[in-house]
Amino acid sequence: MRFVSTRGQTPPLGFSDAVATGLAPDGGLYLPETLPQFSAADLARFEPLPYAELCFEFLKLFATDIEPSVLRAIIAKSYTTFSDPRIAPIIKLDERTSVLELFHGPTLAFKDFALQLLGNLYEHQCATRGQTINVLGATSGDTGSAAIHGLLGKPGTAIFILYPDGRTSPLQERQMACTGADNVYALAIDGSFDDAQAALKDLFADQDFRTRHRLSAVNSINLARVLAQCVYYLYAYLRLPAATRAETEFVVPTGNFGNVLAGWTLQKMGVPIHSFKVATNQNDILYRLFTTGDYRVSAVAPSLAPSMDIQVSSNFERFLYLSIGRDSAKVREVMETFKKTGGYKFENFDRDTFSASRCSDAQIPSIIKDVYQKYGYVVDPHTACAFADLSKDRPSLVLATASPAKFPDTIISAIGVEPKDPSLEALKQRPLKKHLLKADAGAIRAFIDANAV
Ligand SMILES: Cc1ncc(COP(=O)(O)O)c(C=O)c1O
Ligand SMILES: N[C@@H](CCOP(=O)(O)O)C(=O)O
Repeated sequence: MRFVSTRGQTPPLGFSDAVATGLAPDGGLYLPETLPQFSAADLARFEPLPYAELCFEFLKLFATDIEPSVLRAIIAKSYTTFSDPRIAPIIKLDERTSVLELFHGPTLAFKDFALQLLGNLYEHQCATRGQTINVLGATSGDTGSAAIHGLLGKPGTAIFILYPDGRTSPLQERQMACTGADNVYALAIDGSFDDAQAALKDLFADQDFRTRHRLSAVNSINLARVLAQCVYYLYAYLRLPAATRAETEFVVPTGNFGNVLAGWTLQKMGVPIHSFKVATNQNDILYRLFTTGDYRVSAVAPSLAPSMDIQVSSNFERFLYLSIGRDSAKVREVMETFKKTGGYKFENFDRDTFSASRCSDAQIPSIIKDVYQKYGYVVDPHTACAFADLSKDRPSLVLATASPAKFPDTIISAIGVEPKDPSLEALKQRPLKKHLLKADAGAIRAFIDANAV
């Protein structure tokens, strides 16, 4: 299988090279040259498989340059770190509402699904190519800690994570800055997640810099992130009751659009998921896009769901490319106009099977309280956003993207109960090691030049 850039100005790559490259040299994002199609018979064959086996059956269609027995071992190892043997359990709240819990990995957020795997793929790459790598990521809270925990203790790697200083939850920051590991650099920048992501893209656009340091990406610009995330949609779809499976809407707390893009891509491979709801917090650019066709950036407003405090959603570009028939020239035009003017108005915008909802900051605590009172179930502030406007016409499967234990202050203020997790309690005693930097590619480049392996 080969992977092409959404901007169409760079040669296709095989899986391992596309994963190692992250952002395509022309500034685009990699996608499979063709999407495999699953038949009803394929789905029936997949249905009984445990998570890691299902993941292998799916990824072997894409990672065709990794020997199958090696790939199977990498995948098996990646999901042994999850605390629930079901990996992604579905919890039924009532006849119309269920929750897909995606927070049983080591850092208690859905990012672990792809980043445990990516860490092991990078380890394999270092071993087979005999090279060190430097990994660079930008985070609004969860990607950073999951990426760090995917690479902890992996020889030949260093990891640099940019995050907006003071805008993650204190425990999210501790997960990044209290590991004590020598190869981990938590870089607190004076700006928003969008500023961090823009600086990161500038650094990946500097071909000399990225080649010099063998720079790899852990954000959902990396194609391995999206492919690995497709698997829990497939797993969940196959575990929904047969009677409601075809009718169920997947409701996805959304920021950088990587999570819901993975589900939608799987649907394009023939898995008949009915529809998706893009659930934003008060940073509602995607809500506005899917309700009006106007994709227009405004200032990021810090919220109680900080990991979704994003305006410029990387993976929108992948959606655009696939939904307009892989027209790279049009993608380039839209992305250039958006970069220059901060907006793009689509005439006849094709929403496909998406709908959207948004959730104000004032609603978040009251939703957490309502869900708790109605079902005795505690949702984190991001998952709460997904409950803002569930469909009245069909069953909903809400993706629970993080554990409430990562956001104790908001949960205590909503329901007076402190959610705890032993891994987070242990972090409270550890010293914090972070580096304060300007949200500027030059300053970050100098830091990486001085500390890269
Ligand atoms: C807990 C949580 N929920 C939702 C999101 C939004 O996911 P995505 O950026 O893939 O849209 C994030 C950040 O990515 C997150 O950390
Ligand atoms: N919400 C994310 C932001 C980065 O998104 P990614 O999916 O592109 O890594 C975070 O928690 O960091």
